[in-house]
Amino acid sequence: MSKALIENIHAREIFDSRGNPTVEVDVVLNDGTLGRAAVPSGASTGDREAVELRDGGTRLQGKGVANAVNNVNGEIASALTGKSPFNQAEIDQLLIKLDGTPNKARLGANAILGVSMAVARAAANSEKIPLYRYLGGVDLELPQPFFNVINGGVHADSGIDVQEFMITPVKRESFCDGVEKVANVYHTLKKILAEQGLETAVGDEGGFAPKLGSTEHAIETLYKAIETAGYTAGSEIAIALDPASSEFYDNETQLYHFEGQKLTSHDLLAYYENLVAKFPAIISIEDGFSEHDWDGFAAQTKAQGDKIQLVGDDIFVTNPAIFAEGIEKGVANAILIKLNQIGTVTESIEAIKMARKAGYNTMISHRSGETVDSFIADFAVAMHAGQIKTGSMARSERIEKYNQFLRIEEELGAAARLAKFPE
Ligand SMILES: O=C(O)[C@@H](CO)OP(=O)(O)O
Ligand SMILES: [Mg+2]
Repeated sequence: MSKALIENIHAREIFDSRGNPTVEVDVVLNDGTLGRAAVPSGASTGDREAVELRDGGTRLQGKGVANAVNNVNGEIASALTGKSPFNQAEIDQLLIKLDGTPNKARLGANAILGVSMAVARAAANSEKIPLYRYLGGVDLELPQPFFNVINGGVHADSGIDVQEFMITPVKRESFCDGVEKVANVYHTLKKILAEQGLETAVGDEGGFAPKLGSTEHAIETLYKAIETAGYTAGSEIAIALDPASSEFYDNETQLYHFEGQKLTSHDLLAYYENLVAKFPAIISIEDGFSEHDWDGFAAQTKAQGDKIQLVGDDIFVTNPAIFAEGIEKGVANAILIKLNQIGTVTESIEAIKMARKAGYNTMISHRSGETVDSFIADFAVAMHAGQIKTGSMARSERIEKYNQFLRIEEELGAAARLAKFPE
């Protein structure tokens, strides 16, 4: 192992795919190696996510990250200079302690995660091995990819309440083969929408944002695209949804404002049950219930948990302590992993390990505000996480992640292992 130590840490403000400021960190080692990482940012965020530090005030509409950048360049750089980059857990522990709050509110999860990821990259680069190998050793696996081809909710002005309509290739000979199949459906969907005079411009995650009116109509259109492209919906191309229902839940009345109706938790469950019965290609629903409706989520898990995957995003916020509670209460059967929800690489790994122990599936996720940093692609392979969602094709910051898997698949050659289709 290289003996290199951290010599310098420097952060700067860069801009994400929505034109909002975000943090980029350079970690330089005393052997001259550079590790660079950029932090993503969500729009439909969970209330209990680690705190993304924003400046407030009038500059950049209060969204500047000068404070987070200064925290990296000042306090964090002083604390980490001279330390070894090769013990990620120790570095992350130091960052957590230095911050001193339970939710990284003082230094900012954006400052802390940028450093955490850049340290891992610097260590991998210093050892002259790919990041996925540095983090994962020999137990590597390419995940099942979920492409978000229709955008709704707060990610687009399509007027559809469900935030994400994803497709995933069930049968695939390689990662590349799977991407090709999805590309066929994607282009066919574009043609179908254009023929109907619908919008083919894309939303925040690179999926189309047509005014299809309802969730059912969006799914019908997806079925049509899958079948017109020459595949069978369900057995060849499956569908996953992220309603991101915290966004349409009224905490006071405890009702879901969905497609012009006010639904109780019970009504919404009946809606999902009908939806899955009508469209059996749906294999996964994320955040079907609000982060403030644990009972609703648990009831769905009881009713649908043995038929489809139920993913907890806002409700768990990649937080091992909150997730432990969720496991105990029988909420969901899978967890979405977003590094910036918790703020360090090590804690994200902890959540994945916890999921594995409890028999929960794991899906690594991008944020709706992204950069071209493809850290999560390497991370998913290293953690053999099983699944990833990172948007769709028509936005470079999304396709960059999928392209990174293609590079990794090529590098691994015969050793490239594909994740089993999630059950
Ligand atoms: O809800 C989600 O799963 C994410 C990513 O798709 O969206 P955001 O980053 O806006 O929270
Ligand atoms: Mg989500």
